[in-house]
Amino acid sequence: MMASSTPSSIEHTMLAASEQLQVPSNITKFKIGLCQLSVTSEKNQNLACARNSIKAAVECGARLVVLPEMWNCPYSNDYFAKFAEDFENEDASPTFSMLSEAACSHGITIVGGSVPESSDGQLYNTSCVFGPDGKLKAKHRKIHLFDIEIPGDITFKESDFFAAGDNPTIVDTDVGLIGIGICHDIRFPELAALYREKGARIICYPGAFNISTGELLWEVMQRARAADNQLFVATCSPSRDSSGSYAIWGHSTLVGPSSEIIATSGHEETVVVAEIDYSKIELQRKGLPLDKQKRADIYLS
Ligand SMILES: O=C(O)CCC(=O)C(=O)O
Repeated sequence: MMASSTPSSIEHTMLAASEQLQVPSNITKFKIGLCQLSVTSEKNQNLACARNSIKAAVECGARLVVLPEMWNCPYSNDYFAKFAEDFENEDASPTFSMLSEAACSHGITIVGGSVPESSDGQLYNTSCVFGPDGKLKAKHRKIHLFDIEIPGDITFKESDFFAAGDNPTIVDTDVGLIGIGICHDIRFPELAALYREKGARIICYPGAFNISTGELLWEVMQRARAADNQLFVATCSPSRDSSGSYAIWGHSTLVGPSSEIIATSGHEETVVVAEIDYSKIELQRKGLPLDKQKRADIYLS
């Protein structure tokens, strides 16, 4: 475990183009916990493991905890439908109940990674965000599905199992405004730029990059999104299961607004706890005012 910490609450907000919410002025520094979880084919075991890991992060001072993409379910088509839950029916959703209870009993914000969601006959790859009162604040359905075919390397077609979400998600939490993306969403700079424009100071990307694209790109993508937008990027992955059909890259990471890696991990099960200090954003944006230097008149024509 890496160990190296302060929160208002508003409802989940899909901001209109002209709106920008303000980060509560009392928040300057707090700790984030990234729970890199081992995922099995036993849902109850995955829930228990996640619950323990959240507790461990809180014991290290985390006030915001992030879980991985697909943490209650193996990343395989054989499991998605079987493990899917309908969040509208909260009482019948053990994943929803556990996350809500954990957020409430610890008084923290949880970006609940992602799990398969069933809704209206469709499956979605969905991330739920809970506030310290245990209430659901936001639900992000993965927008960019991971369809890839590189001969001799990797073939995967997420759109065979999931429908894509249609909405960006920015949520006002007790630790400030957070933009949410899931894994492949990180490859699209436009989404991150939208979140920055709306006032996000952190973008959380639960992810499950694989060993084919992960080694070259996982860190690069995180650092690029942080550098482009001068904000914090937090990623959280499952740990690697070498026996599984999808070899996961791991390396859950916190990147700061100058693109510096603040904390990271290998591919094993762990909890990364590190400090987010919002004053670093102001410093970086003041010294290098990209928003003033940019020439939207040129690129958008
Ligand atoms: O974009 C990539 O290379 C990996 C994305 C991925 O693994 C996912 O979206 O699940």
